[in-house]
Amino acid sequence: MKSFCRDTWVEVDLDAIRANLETFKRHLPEKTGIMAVVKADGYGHGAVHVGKEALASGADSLAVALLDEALILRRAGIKAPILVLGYTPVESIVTASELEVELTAYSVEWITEANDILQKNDHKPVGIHVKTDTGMGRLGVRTKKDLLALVGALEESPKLKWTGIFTHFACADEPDTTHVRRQHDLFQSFLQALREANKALPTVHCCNTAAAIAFPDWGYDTIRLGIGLYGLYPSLYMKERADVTLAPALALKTRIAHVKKGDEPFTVSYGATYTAQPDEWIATLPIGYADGYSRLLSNRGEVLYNGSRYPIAGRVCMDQIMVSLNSTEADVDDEVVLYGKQGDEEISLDEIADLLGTINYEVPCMLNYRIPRLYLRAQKVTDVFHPLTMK
Ligand SMILES: Cc1ncc(COP(=O)(O)O)cc1O
Repeated sequence: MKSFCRDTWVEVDLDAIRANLETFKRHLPEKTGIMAVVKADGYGHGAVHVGKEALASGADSLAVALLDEALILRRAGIKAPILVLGYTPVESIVTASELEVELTAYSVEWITEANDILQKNDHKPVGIHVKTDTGMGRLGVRTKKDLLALVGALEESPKLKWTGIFTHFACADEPDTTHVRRQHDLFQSFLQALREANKALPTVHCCNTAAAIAFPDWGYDTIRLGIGLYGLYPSLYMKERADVTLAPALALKTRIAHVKKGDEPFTVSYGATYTAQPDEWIATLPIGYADGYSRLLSNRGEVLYNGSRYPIAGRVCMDQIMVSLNSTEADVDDEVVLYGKQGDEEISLDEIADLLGTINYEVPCMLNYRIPRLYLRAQKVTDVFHPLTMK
């Protein structure tokens, strides 16, 4: 029995995930490891399946945004190191200890309170990656003085282990390298200040996908590979540089629920913004904005049917869309591709992002719990995970 009752699904090609990771392994210095970034449920691809595939393909560790995301990975049996990249309320330090998950810190007060909490009931120590803000303006210490004070506080905290130091680049995906080079120079000066203070450096990392592509020799001990793992480029500039060839891993597909045409013109969808002409076939597809298929694609997006492009007709509804097949007859249950390839045609996440006025990162992250994920190897479905009905 199929594990989902609506014929709309995401396909994640695990062979592509593996290939993309191996591409970056070849692109980077041999000493540089890979931390697979699987936050936001693996950028919408499924953190558990992508995380396991990345680790099996050579990644050394995983990174998430929230401690709750690390919990899901541990519950799935993943034992590899996991780093929480974002802010974690100090009250959650015990959970991090129990899950053996590393956290990010940049405040002496947080360090002191976290250590006190762990000492109170003799919890296991927690690994801490120190975050330096070299120009992202988000999280992290911003001066050498604060950095040395933070490392000093860690050294005085028996329940906290200094296991990493990192920074995050704001403009690594842009052709003008002024900002990213300034950030890297500052990061290097932070590392030098620590060396001069006789501090043994733990795991050092600074590269996201874009920096790993453009500056592989900045790989240090590991890189934090996000968007590139999923076969997407951080920007058009990065794609055009063509330093690495990536394979998109995600497709979004559905099956026709209804087809009709009329002898007279008729309007389609809310607001009656589209009028079908006599003998124009209109197909109804079971996906809508409540699935994360944006209403901004109303009367603008296209889908693939039989290897050709067809326009969305009318407004995207909460649960359904209509497309014009013009004079092409179709049958209920015929497959339609919303994101991905069909024949020689492709509707890429980049194309959808452009239509929505956003970046490709956001498009797969929008696909939510209502859409089952089918995992493929050698083009065959090997596993299904349906967030709506499975835990
Ligand atoms: C701190 C941090 N580090 C790394 C990433 C991954 O970036 P890409 O998806 O661009 O590789 C995200 C992030 O927030």
